[in-house]
Amino acid sequence: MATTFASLPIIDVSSLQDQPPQELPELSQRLYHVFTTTGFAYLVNHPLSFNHDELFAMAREFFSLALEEKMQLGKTSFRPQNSNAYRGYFPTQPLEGSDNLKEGFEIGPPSTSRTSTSSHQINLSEPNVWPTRFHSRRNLEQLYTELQALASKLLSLLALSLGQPADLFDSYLVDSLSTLRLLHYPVVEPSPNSDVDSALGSSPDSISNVKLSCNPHTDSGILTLLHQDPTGGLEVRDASGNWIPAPYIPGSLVVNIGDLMAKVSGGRFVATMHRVRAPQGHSGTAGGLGRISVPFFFEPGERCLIRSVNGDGDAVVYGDHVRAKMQTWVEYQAVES
Ligand SMILES: O=C(O)CCC(=O)C(=O)O
Ligand SMILES: [Fe+2]
Repeated sequence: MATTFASLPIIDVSSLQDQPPQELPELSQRLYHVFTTTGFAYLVNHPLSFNHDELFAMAREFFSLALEEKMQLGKTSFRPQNSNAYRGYFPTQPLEGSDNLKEGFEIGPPSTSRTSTSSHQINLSEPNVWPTRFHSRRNLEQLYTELQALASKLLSLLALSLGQPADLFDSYLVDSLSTLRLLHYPVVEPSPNSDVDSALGSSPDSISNVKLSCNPHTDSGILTLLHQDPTGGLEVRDASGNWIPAPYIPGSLVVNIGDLMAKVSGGRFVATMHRVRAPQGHSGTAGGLGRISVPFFFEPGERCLIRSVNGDGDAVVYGDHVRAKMQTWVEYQAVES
């Protein structure tokens, strides 16, 4: 059950390096406790081979490209002559909603050998697009592969924690459509009515006037693994509606449950609402350029059937679920389905 909390729990996952999930009942129970209460946690001592400096350098290499070069990779909703609709670049959209000021670049599985047989307009299995000269490509592909492996270990632990076999969610890995997203939130000028300068979390949204760069939302899929730079701004909503800061912790990854996994768990896991405050001009690794974050959304394959472990509720085909959700995402609203 969702609870109130003052900070996010920190989970040491060093045992994942050398032990199979079946031999980690304590870690499995710890994850169960966290995902049934806060729905959000920090993971430390994780097995990824890239440190934060290396990782944010990859994102900075992308965002420091000229806008024209980034727009070459624009999703078709922003650059109609392009065929990529699901992968690629989306620019900041200042007029679309000032609480969503961010640009992003998304990649799917590194392998581009699969082609879709879908008749839908948006091909969820479309290949990645890349800048012409881009040193970080191989590293980002490697990061994707490592995050996918980490997410699949976490899923085994979650299956065990729900009293199920460790391989219960293996079908999610078949043609998985996970997305690695580079995000840049540019610095926003404080407006006279907003409390952009406040570093603290705040009380329920109805009485706050906070300048945001990412609106309150829950993630729609299974599991998110997020790298954030030291700029700060991520806040997580507890059961009383208070916004709790989730500041940068060196070396950590933030993990949270998405709507589908909450459903799969029969409502036991919590998909917790979160938001990002607009960055100010004077902090962050980007030298005052704003916030950089790198979420990885673990997602099943397009045809994967998702159902509750309790056997109740309707089963959902993942591709149908994601297409329905897309209509509410700011970076897809210009796309017709
Ligand atoms: O930038 C962040 O820290 C959060 C991003 C996020 O919540 C998302 O992209 O779903
Ligand atoms: Fe999110």
